[in-house]
Amino acid sequence: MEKKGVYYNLVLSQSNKALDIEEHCVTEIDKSFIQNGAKHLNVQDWLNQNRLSSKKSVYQFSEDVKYLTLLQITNSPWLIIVTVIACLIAGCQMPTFAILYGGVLRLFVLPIEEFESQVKLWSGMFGILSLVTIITISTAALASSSVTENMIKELRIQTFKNILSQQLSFFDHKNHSPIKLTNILAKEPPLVKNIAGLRAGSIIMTIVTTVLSLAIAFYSGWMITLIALCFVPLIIFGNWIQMRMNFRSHIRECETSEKVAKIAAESHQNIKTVQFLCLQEHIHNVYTNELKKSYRDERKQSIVLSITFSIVHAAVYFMYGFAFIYGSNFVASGKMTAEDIYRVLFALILASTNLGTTTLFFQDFGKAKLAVTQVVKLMTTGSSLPKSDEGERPEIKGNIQFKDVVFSYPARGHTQVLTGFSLEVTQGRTVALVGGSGSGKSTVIALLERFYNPNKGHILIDGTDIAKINVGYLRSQIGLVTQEPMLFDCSLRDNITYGISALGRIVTDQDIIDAAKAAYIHEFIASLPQGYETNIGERGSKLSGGQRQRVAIARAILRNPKILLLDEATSALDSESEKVVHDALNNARKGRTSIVVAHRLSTVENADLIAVMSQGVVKELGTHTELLQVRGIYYHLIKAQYHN
Ligand SMILES: Nc1ncnc2c1ncn2[C@@H]1O[C@H](COP(=O)(O)OP(=O)(O)OP(=O)(O)O)[C@@H](O)[C@H]1O
Repeated sequence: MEKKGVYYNLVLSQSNKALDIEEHCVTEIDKSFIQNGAKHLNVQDWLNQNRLSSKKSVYQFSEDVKYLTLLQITNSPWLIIVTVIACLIAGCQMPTFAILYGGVLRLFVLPIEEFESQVKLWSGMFGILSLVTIITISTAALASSSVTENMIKELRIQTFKNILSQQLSFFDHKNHSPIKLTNILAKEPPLVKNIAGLRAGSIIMTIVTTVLSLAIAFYSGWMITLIALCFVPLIIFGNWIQMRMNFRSHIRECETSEKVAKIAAESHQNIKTVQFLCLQEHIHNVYTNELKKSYRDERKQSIVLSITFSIVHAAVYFMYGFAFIYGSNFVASGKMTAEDIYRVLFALILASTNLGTTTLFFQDFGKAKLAVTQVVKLMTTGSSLPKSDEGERPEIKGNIQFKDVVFSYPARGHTQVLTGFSLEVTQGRTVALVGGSGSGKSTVIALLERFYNPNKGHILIDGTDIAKINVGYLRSQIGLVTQEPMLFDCSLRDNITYGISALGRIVTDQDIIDAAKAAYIHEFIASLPQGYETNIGERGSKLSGGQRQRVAIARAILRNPKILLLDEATSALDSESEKVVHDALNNARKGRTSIVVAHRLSTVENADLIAVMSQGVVKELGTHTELLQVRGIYYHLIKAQYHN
């Protein structure tokens, strides 16, 4: 300090602010990890709790697949009709073959001249059958695959669109975490192939083949057919067990992949903290245990599956054996001819082989059903957000009024976060919200942006309830800078102009440079070889925390909002960056109504008004000097921070 060098300046610029060791050790994401960890007593508990909380299955959707919804989204009725017709015709080919084959067997006992003359005729019929098969099956395959590809594309597009249109509370739900939604969108739509397209076509073919084969079998010898059919319930039961087990297995598979993806993603994101706290081995164990558990369950299931699978297949041969014994008795007693027996057995062989092949599809049917149910549910979930063209678009000056606002988050409906919050912010002034952690400061900001609606009370802008204002228009009038600015993996220019085109505005290069200058980031950008075209990496990873904030501020300035919301915008920065960002924010605030949420009280000392929040209401209101004189909550907060 005596040297009055760099260290002296840093200390001065911090003006006695608390020096949080964690903040200097870890990055932003790491901090949230530590904060979360701290809330759960320790990181190990936190990891375990994460594990426990996800024990409940999130795949318990009771609704069935809405086939009609699937068909509707494909929007290609002609292709579906062509597929169905082609499959119906293709389904007749095997029974026709059974009839032809029965007829051919009869030829072998004919005199040689008659045999020779008949051979050409019957061979021609086989030729026609193969031609019809080529045409119908290729048509069915072609038409059905375009139906399914279209279905997969539309499922993804419409589900993604519907997810984007959801209110924020939708994303608070445990079933809608980013990892789950990303997983569902990436993995589930292609599984529709197991339920639709050629698979569905095969089922149509099988039904036609089975019905016709049974008709042939009953016509040729109803008694022997009835005996053979005694085995059918066993085959159906075996297939049903297989389907159920595969369905459960898919649920387990989804849950496991989600759990391990979550563990991996969180550890990768917070790798510094993981290494800093020497958690590598623990996380590795948690990860391995999840996989081992799933492996054990799958192994148990595969034993049951292999037994039922073999029994189902063996049942078919039992069926033939019995049919043959009884059949020979009927032939001996003159009730049936050998040709009839052949035809019955052949028809039953065709029907059961066909059923067998189709039941293999049924094994994937369970997976597909679950997957499609989830996607369709996500695609059709209604949103409580008003439509984009609804609501008024009054000219906004920036007078804000919160009137007795009561609010609890939908995900935690029993806890009131705001319990009668009232505050008035007049046009062009800066109001700071301070208070203990969890007092509801960020919630106030979220309500003003209409991410949520209050349960009671009103929020007015220039006297108009924001519930009546068009949401898009309202948000276009608000600039937001948060602790962790949302930056995208694109150029600096694209990040600064992000969302501008949606406002219907065209900005010039000069506008962008002016905004960057006001945010004190232009000089840095100009020094880069690619200037404004420089890519900043995922979430702005190629920039420092302060630079990220200034890009976000430049974006807010460029949008030229009437209201500026700063949620802990500088609390994550080191003292030097904080000073530059602070100056940038002062520029951004000029001529705008601002609401500032801050932990570091020194950053809000100059606010026109400071509202001290506790338990969801404003407990003290005044300027820095006035509040110090009151010697209430604010005074003690300041004292505690300076003491640190
Ligand atoms: N999406 C959410 N779902 C459920 N509860 C939430 C949600 N967001 C915040 N909460 C809860 O609401 C309360 C107020 O949170 P809020 O973020 O508004 O507090 P804060 O004063 O900004 O806290 P801090 O200073 O620590 O950021 C907290 O108890 C928090 O756990």
